[in-house]
Amino acid sequence: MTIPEFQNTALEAIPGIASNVRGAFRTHKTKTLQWRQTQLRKLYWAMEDYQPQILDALKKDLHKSDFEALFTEIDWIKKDCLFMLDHLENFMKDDKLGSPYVPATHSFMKFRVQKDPVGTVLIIGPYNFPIQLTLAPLVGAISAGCTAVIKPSELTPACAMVMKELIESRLDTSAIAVVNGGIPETTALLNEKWDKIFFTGSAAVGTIVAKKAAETLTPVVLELGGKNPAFITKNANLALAAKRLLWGKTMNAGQICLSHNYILIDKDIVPTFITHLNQAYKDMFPNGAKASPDLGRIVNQRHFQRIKKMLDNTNGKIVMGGAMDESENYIEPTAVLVDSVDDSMMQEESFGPVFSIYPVNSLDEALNVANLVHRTPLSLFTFGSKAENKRILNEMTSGGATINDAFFHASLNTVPFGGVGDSGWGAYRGKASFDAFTHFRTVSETPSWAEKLIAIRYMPFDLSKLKLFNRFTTKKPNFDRNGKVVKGFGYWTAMLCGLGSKSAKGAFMRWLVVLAARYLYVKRSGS
Ligand SMILES: NC(=O)c1ccc[n+]([C@@H]2O[C@H](COP(=O)([O-])OP(=O)(O)OC[C@H]3O[C@@H](n4cnc5c(N)ncnc54)[C@H](O)[C@@H]3O)[C@@H](O)[C@H]2O)c1
Ligand SMILES: CC1=C(/C=C/C(C)=C/C=C/C(C)=C/C=C/C=C(C)/C=C/C=C(C)/C=C/C=C(\C)C=O)C(C)(C)CCC1
Repeated sequence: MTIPEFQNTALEAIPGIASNVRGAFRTHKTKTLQWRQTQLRKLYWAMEDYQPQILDALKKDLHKSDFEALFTEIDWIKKDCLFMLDHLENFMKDDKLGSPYVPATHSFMKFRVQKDPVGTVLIIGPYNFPIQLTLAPLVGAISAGCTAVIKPSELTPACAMVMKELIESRLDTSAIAVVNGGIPETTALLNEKWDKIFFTGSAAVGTIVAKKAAETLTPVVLELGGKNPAFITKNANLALAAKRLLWGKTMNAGQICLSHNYILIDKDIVPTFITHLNQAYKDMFPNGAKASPDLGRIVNQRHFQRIKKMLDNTNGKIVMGGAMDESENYIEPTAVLVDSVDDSMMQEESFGPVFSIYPVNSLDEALNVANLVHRTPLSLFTFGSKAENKRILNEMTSGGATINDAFFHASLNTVPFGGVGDSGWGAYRGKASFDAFTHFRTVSETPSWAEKLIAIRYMPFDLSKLKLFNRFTTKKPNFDRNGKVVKGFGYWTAMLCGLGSKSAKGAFMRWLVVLAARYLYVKRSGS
């Protein structure tokens, strides 16, 4: 059960690999339900059978504990396969279109939306959840009937090699291929023509991918990062907020696109919060974080140095943690109390177990700071009263949000996940994974017998016929030029007939009550 040494795919082989999967799409075999189901079933069992190698690879690459490896990577993909297998037939069905989208005049044209695979796709993965974030998009691509090339991150070489072996030994390699390598190999892949590119990684590389894709008008899904804020007000349960936010920075050693970069907290409660934070740390790591078998390590020296630099450059005060050991890329979960938005701990994406605490005078100030630091982060977290949480969600945009916890909104493989603005384009997971690789093709079919009925469209035109057509098909507005609803004859007639109810169901119920009352009255008067 040895994991092979990492090996780049030969650059000169890449055009051939891309061409093969493109050719496989043109055979149309991947469009059948049976092909998709078989691949998903095979992937499920490959995840099961390769579990020891994957656990080993995740340990080698990221020092990931078996608990996290199973919870967020292996079992995640197995659940993805099972979810898709349960719902695929349903997802693939045409949506038949009727009222209110298709008026009666078009009803015999059988309007429907057909779910077509977009074609041949390129999936580029990141290093932090190397298995989940590379194979989950693949589950979406297979489900949609696409052929695909995946390019795992070279920063997690053991995982990349296990994925290559797993896919090549178990899946249909004419339609699904793995290319391993770094920048040259990814650049060679980007030089090929794809029908869609699904990229997970940094905004900097996302920009390179989007620019390259734009040259050939190739659509892209971008799953990027963000400087994610957490808001804590005086109405929060501080002990719980501390514990949950610490969890968000310890899973995968904080190397999570979704985890908080900084905490905006009412200045009066800062000392109590810091006490709770340190207590939560002690409870989680009774023998210190370094000794914990559960805490991962930073992926490599470069990222270790990047996070260290954030701490070296801060003018803030470390109020929890602060230790590090370069020899094993260990960084202790660390909180830094800062007093400036320009501080390195506020300005850079942490993507590690470190975060800042920024005291504010009010929620107004917190919202101003958050919008200044990053207007469209991937996620945000709120710990406050119901009204405060609602206000934050209303006044701050983000890809997703969790109320009263760290990134729990992204803890399910079945609900849509994605960024907004510069934290990402598009979403996936659950049905959204199928949709991400599907083209929704509207199809209609004009029956020959209807020719006379629809002849109005042909030249020479006849305006009087258009008027007649509009009389049947065009609704009159129920609003005036100032945007106000006009309560005309139709409105009052409907209200009268509906006994004051605005809906047909309400009107029916009201008439039922009136008729029942009338019936009882008549019955009583008669007896
Ligand atoms: N939104 C999400 O789902 C999500 C998930 C994980 C990570 N991220 C983000 O990803 C970043 C960390 O991950 P990473 O370091 O693996 O990202 P990265 O952008 O460095 O690398 C991602 C992929 O792009 C390739 N790549 C790197 N440089 C390239 C170049 N110049 N040209 C072409 N391809 C290139 C890599 O080989 C890798 O496969 C963080 O910013 C994090 O927020 C986002
Ligand atoms: C309620 C019943 C039970 C108990 C249920 C329990 C204990 C449920 C607990 C659920 C928890 C704690 C789930 C936590 C999940 C968190 C996850 C999976 C986080 C995932 C994060 C990910 C994948 C991050 C991704 C990062 C990305 C994309 C970017 O980098 C029972 C079962 C006891 C009995 C019935 C009732």
